[in-house]
Amino acid sequence: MSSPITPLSPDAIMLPARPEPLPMDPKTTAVIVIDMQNAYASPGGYLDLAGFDISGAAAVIQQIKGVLEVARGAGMQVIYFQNGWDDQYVEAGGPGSPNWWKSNALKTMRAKPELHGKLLARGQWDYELVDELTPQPGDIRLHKTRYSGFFNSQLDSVLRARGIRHLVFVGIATNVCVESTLRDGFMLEYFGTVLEDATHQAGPDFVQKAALFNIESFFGWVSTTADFKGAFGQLP
Ligand SMILES: NC(=O)N/C=C\C(=O)O
Repeated sequence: MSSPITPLSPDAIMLPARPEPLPMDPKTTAVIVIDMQNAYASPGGYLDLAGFDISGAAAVIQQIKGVLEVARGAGMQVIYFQNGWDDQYVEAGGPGSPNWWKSNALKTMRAKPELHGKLLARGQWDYELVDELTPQPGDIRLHKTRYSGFFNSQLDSVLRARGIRHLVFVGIATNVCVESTLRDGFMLEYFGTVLEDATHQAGPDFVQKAALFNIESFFGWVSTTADFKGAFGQLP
């Protein structure tokens, strides 16, 4: 095990994590809920229609519900992201954008023109957050048009204005938007932690393991919902 991390705050609480426990002050911590939209977590949403296995998403929704209750009770800021574009897909970019070529949502709609206008478009069911994870008063909702929540979004200013240094990640997909946002956060000096059982991958099981390995080894920390609730669930 490497050296213990020096707490940033005298009020820090130790969160059990890999590769080492991480001291975290709830006042300077935000839970970042990545893209818990019908697109990524509901049967008939984009990932499902594009052929990805979303059978684990229902369990992740329940885990996130529990995490958010504890986070709000501990005084942490909750920030929800929604991923997608305007209803004309201008923000998705045209053939001059790599996004146009790589986005599986755009590819699926090109293959099935009857879906055009439905996937990841603001105003559509696919774009909405799942009913079980409706934001509560005090939560912040942000939008993004690419995989990283830091790119072309208000996230960095929202966090800096609140003195937030720690980001706890939950949501879908571990290997795409969770990892992209955590990596960019690392470059911007945020401490990023993933709760592994409150995330789900897009792709085979090995990509979940690979993403968690990368995060634990290079970019941040990996913990669990049970350890998060154990650390922050008892606070007044
Ligand atoms: N939310 C995500 O991780 N998204 C992954 C793929 C996509 O949006 O096409």
